[in-house]
Amino acid sequence: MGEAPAFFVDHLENGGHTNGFGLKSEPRDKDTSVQIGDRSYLIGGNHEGNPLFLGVQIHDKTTNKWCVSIPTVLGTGPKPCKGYSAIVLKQGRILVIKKGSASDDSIWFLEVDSPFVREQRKLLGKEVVAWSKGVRGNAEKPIVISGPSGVGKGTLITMLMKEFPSMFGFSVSHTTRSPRCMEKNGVHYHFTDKTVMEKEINDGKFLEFASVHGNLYGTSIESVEVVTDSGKRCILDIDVQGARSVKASSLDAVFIFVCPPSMKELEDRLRARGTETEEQIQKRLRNAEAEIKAGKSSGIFEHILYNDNLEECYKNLKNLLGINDDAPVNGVEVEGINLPKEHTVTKIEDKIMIQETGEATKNDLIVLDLASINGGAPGRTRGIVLDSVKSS
Ligand SMILES: Nc1nc2c(ncn2[C@@H]2O[C@H](COP(=O)(O)OP(=O)(O)O)[C@@H](O)[C@H]2O)c(=O)[nH]1
Ligand SMILES: Nc1ncnc2c1ncn2[C@@H]1O[C@H](COP(=O)(O)OP(=O)(O)O)[C@@H](O)[C@H]1O
Repeated sequence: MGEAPAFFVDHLENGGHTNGFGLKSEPRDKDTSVQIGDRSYLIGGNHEGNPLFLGVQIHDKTTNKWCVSIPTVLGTGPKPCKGYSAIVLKQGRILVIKKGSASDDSIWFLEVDSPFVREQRKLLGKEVVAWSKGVRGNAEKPIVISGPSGVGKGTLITMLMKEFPSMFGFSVSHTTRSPRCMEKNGVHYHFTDKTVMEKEINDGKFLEFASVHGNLYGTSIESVEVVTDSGKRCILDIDVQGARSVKASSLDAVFIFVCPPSMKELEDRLRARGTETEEQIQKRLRNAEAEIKAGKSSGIFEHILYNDNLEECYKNLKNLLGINDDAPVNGVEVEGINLPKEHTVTKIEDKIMIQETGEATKNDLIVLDLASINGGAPGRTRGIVLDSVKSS
């Protein structure tokens, strides 16, 4: 796919425009706007009056009007700062650099027409943009684990998180089912009300959701972001319908399906767990057959694990995740680079050159390499390489 032309617009054309949502003044110096096709995206101010969220507004050149409503903003965006640079990338993405910020908070991506945004726009029936934060280093793909109730998904995930606490983090789902006696709100699930959850789904806060065994379950975008922001690899324990939705989204994940050795063993495990009523056990067993069939044949899962002997299965899980005794288990250490407040930005193929300007310039060139980035909203844009090149 061809790359959109990259250029900056310091002030929008057609000054003196009005809009229906209270942009009271002209774009200020610290705001920036970027044009893609017939649309300009003004990045600046704050979102719906909230001083903690950077605002985005859309101006349509063909009608010379601002889009009537503020776009629904998905993902957690950057906090407003002293100024921004922006540049158009491939696939309806805008790279936004916060001026004068530390590297762990300076590189952001605003998706305005990416596959994820298009899908959400269709789903929600409204204008959508989505933020994702640029994360440096070779962060690895999230892991989606599915399988019938009682097969041992939770047990395997607990083992992994216990052995590698700094490497893996669990995406805490929302559910409308009641908590079991040992389950803690916010740790095992966010236990929630059906009407509240349905409203949040409607507001675009969920990466995926599904009705499972008669209850609503879903992964909020925030639950994935919380884990990735902590520098950990995110694990999602979700059903096959949810895995299908994630597969169709822009979240680039590893998909694992866990099978029981037999239906009889599955039933024994469910009973032995002692967390469900007889009626619930029957429902879960009925659903298990269809789930196993879908898990094996849907083409969603690139790995099928049989959980017969637990230790054996755990070892196989670690192997397919590339964890063996010799591999380092911690994330990549990345030292900080501050992005200069006054700078120019140039794009050459996959490289973004950030050159400090102004009197106090040290003439260091910062190079942002986009060649190995992956992921994107929802979640994080990962694998960014940032280097400081001393000028001779
Ligand atoms: N789609 C989707 N499924 C989920 C989510 N969270 C949990 N599930 C699935 O819902 C099913 C029931 O989960 P749960 O009530 O905890 O029962 P358990 O699997 O027997 O421990 C399991 O298949 C989970 O993988 C979610 O956020 N989204
Ligand atoms: N390989 C295994 N052999 C025997 N019991 C197991 C095995 N794996 C898990 N279990 C037990 O089966 C029950 C269900 O496991 P759990 O992790 O809760 O399943 P899930 O999260 O898939 O619903 C638990 O009591 C767990 O201790």
